[in-house]
Amino acid sequence: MTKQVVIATKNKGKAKDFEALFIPLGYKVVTMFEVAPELEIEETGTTFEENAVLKAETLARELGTIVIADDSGLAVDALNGEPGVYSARYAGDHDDEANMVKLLANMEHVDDAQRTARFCCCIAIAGPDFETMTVFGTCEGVIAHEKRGTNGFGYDPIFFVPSLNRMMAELTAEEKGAISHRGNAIRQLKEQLPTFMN
Ligand SMILES: O=c1nc[nH]c2c1ncn2[C@H]1C[C@H](O)[C@@H](COP(=O)(O)OP(=O)(O)OP(=O)(O)O)O1
Ligand SMILES: [Mg+2]
Repeated sequence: MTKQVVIATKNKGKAKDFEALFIPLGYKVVTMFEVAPELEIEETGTTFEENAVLKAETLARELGTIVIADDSGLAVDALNGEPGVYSARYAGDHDDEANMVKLLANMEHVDDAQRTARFCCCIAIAGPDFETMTVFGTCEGVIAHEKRGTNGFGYDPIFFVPSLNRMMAELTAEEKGAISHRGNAIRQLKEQLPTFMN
């Protein structure tokens, strides 16, 4: 039987990132589209950790199984860490395109040297017979002046990765996983839960 990991997400781009990280470990990735399409989890927390725990525990309780959740976002230094936890809702209602337009507009007069930012990702794992645990990953970059690249999701087209000299949206899912906030969090989870992710 193939091992599977249930992720409490309704973001298809995020699910693809997780597939690039979990399929090589022999796991099938299952999302809320398959297991709880009707369930809406309101993200009422004020930190990535609170929201990741909320999403993981809500779906784990609903299903009675082990569930992983990811709450993530982009923290821009020149904007005092915004949009942060509110990244998905920055320009209103969960519209990647509108979010990028708003961010670029707010950064219009910011010099190149001040355009530093990082993607942050908290991953929570919850289940019926253990205490919920969390791990945290980041990825440093620079906010570009315009969009470039068509891979990935969210803010990837405007996030420049200096170490690779490319935009995040110009990386394959595998290349992204090797350096991303999500990849870094998953690698920590793997270290701490070798029995879960062998
Ligand atoms: O690797 C990434 N590359 C680009 N953008 C990213 C990334 N990781 C997070 N982001 C942005 C997208 C969204 O604006 C917010 C996540 O919000 P977040 O609530 O965690 O996810 P979501 O609402 O899209 O899906 P769900 O809550 O169902 O998992 O940060
Ligand atoms: Mg969300």
